[in-house]
Parts: sequence; C-alpha cells; structure tokens
Amino acid sequence: MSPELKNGRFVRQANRFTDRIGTGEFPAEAGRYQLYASLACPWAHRSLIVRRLLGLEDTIGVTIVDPIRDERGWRFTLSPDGRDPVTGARFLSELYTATDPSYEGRHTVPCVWDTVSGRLVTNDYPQITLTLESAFAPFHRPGAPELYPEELRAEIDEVNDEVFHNVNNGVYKAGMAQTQEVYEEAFDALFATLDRLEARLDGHDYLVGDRLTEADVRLYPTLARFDAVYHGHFKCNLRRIIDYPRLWAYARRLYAVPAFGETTDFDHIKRHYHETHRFLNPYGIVPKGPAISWT
Ligand SMILES: N[C@@H](CCC(=O)N[C@@H](CS)C(=O)NCC(=O)O)C(=O)O
Repeated sequence: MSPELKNGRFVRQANRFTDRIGTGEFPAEAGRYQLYASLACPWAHRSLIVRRLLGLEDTIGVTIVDPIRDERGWRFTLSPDGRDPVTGARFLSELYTATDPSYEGRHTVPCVWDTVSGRLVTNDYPQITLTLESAFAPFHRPGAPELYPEELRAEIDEVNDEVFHNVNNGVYKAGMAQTQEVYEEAFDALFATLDRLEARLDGHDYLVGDRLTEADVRLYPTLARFDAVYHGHFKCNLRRIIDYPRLWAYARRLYAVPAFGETTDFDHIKRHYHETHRFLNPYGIVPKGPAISWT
C-alpha cells in the first residue's frame, strides 16, 4: 500500500468507481458480474460475507487475489495459469486501466466487474454490500436475512459511522500514523469505541435490533483481524479482543456462522499484512502466534 498521508495522518482515498448495479446500464442479472476480493482485506471481507449469507454464490462469481501484493499490486497467481479466469488478466490493475486508462489511484479490492460492458462498475465497498442486499434481492436464497431493514437503518447507520471511523479505519489510522500524537488520537478513539461496543452487547447477541444486520457484517472483519494483526502490526495493543468477554463471545458467535467463519482465512490475513506492509515490517517476518481458538 502507498498510504495516503497528510501531516503524518492516514487519509483514505475516495472510491473512484461508483456506478451502481440495479441502475441505468447495469441491471442486476445472474452470471453477469464478477467480484474481486482478497481474503485478507477487511473491506472485501464484508462483500464475501454478504454474498454467502444471501446465497448469491451462483449469481455473482468471485475471484480471490493472491494475499501478497507486490509493487505491481494484486495478482491472480492463485489460478493455475496466473490469470483471472473471467478476464484473463494477470493483475487487478489491468481491470482498472481497461475501465479508465487515466486512473492513477490505488487498484483496490473489493471491486465488481461487468462482463457485458467489460469494465469495472464499482470499487465503492460500502455500497457493494448494500447493492447485494437490495438490487440482488430477487436472487436471494429462501430465508435469507434482511441485513438492512428499513426500520433499523438510522440506528445501523449511526453504529456503522462510529465503527468505520474509530474501528474499521481506526486501526489503519493508528497503524499508519507517522507522529506520536496522531497515533495516540486514533488509539484512544479505537479503544473508547471498543469499550462502548462491549457495553452495547450486554444482554444482546447483535449490535442492532437483536438480529444480524449490516452493522455486524461491518464490525466482524476488523474483530477477526484484530488479535492476529492489528494488536501487533498496527500497535493497537491496549487490549485484545479476547480480553473483552462480550465482544469475544460475539465474534465467535459470528465465526460459527458459515458465511463468516468460512470466509475468514487467518493464513491470508497474517501473510498479507506482514509481508505486504514492508514499510512497517521491513523483513516481512510473519508472527507465529497468537494461539487463539475461535471454535
Ligand atoms: N477502496 C478503498 C478501500 C479498499 C482498500 O483499501 N483495499 C485495500 C486492501 S485492504 C487495497 O486493495 N489496497 C490496494 C493498494 O493499496 O494498492 C480505498 O481505496 O481505500
């Protein structure tokens, strides 16, 4: 990653491709779109969880990138011939360039490719899960959960906002900080929010409305990566998730759901961060621990 830094502060780039499936030239259709994801990336993890929860595996294909990103970016080296089976590309960047030859931002996952027009529709990760929940509703499996119900949206949005700034992106702000002050600010906000979430889960299995929602989908990927990566690599070490009894029980409860557990790959997670972020970990040594059982 080439972090976006302003005064020692990590400021995440805006999402460049923001067309929406279900509008205009991009109708929701089975077999038309391909999702590109890394099992290491928390933003991509959300979309893999929702695809699986809603039973969209046969509707939307997925290509998983190699967990290690080198100077050429995400690669399709998990395929036997090193090429994405859908587009034939070797690097994710080829999909970005095919869509906009002048694009100069980072080539990020998750993103969604349209096989009909041969271009990227979106790399707007907060919108991707909402699109799977709304535009693809006709393709959901019977009994699929409604993750963003109308009556809970205001509360879900409020929780998501705090979780995004202080937790999902908060760990990156702490980990990428280049001044002590910026680091401590992110660190304090992160643990203050984790404390609030711990209190919020008192007597509740889920964050909002006593049911599984988009709020849980967005918090979980950060919890899954926390003790294995963020605690050490990003210096988020006031406490671990296993030190929070309710958050830890909640994280394991979600992990037991196949859509969460089976999309959680600790090997990709640990190798990606420690081997890719050489500016934080110059020798690329991957820690052997921690010994934590999620089951
Ligand atoms: N699209 C967002 C979030 C997605 C994102 O950051 N994905 C990371 C992986 S966790 C990525 O693909 N990074 C590629 C790069 O930095 O070159 C962004 O641009 O910040």
